[in-house]
Amino acid sequence: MGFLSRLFGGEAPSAASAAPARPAVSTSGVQIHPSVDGGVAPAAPGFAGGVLRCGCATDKVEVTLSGQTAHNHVCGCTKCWKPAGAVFSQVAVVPRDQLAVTAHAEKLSVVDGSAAIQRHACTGCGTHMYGRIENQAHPFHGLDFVHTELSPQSGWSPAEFAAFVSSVIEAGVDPSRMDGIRARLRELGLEPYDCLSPPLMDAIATHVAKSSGALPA
Ligand SMILES: N[C@@H](CCC(=O)N[C@@H](CS)C(=O)NCC(=O)O)C(=O)O
Ligand SMILES: [Zn+2]
Ligand SMILES: [Zn+2]
Repeated sequence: MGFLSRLFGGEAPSAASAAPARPAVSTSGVQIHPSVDGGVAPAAPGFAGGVLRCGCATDKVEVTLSGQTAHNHVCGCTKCWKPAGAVFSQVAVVPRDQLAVTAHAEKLSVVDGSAAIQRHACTGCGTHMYGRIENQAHPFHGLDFVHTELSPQSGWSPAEFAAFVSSVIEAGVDPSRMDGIRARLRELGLEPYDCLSPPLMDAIATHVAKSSGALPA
């Protein structure tokens, strides 16, 4: 099985779809992201994609995904787009051949051309519509990064963990709040990590080892 299919395929979406919604009750009032603050809803069985739309009042940029997303998670890094007031971003991946810009592509512009993930943002409202990796040697090349809360559809793959949690401090969160933030993430079933989750970190390291020859290709 190829690297991408190992990362993208498997049982995760269907296993997630069988899981019940996770608890909505916050014991602390800590806000993470609007898509998880009321509990994390499960995926809809057989869900096969939908549209993402930017926040402009008119001439909205529209991105169509022709499949379910995977590896959805909340991300605390300063690079990922967050809705107004959210401490975390929510970001999932989809194979790049399952993503198409279907309206107002002329409004898109890459936020930072030097970043590994080229984030295509709407120049009207600032919303990041998708992130694409152009470096073919990158472990996640072939996957695009998307924010499914931009979709009117429900049933997308749910957030599974929290990445780059300590990075929220870089955006101005007081370090004294971190215990409460990590406790709330755990309450939501979103295990907090300060980089990516162990399976994704292992997948990256395996890719690097196969590229260097430390492991057989
Ligand atoms: N501590 C840094 C972490 C940034 C970072 O490494 N973000 C991860 C998760 S999205 C990444 O893969 N970034 C690649 C990129 O932004 O191109 C920050 O918050 O800015
Ligand atoms: Zn817009
Ligand atoms: Zn991020």
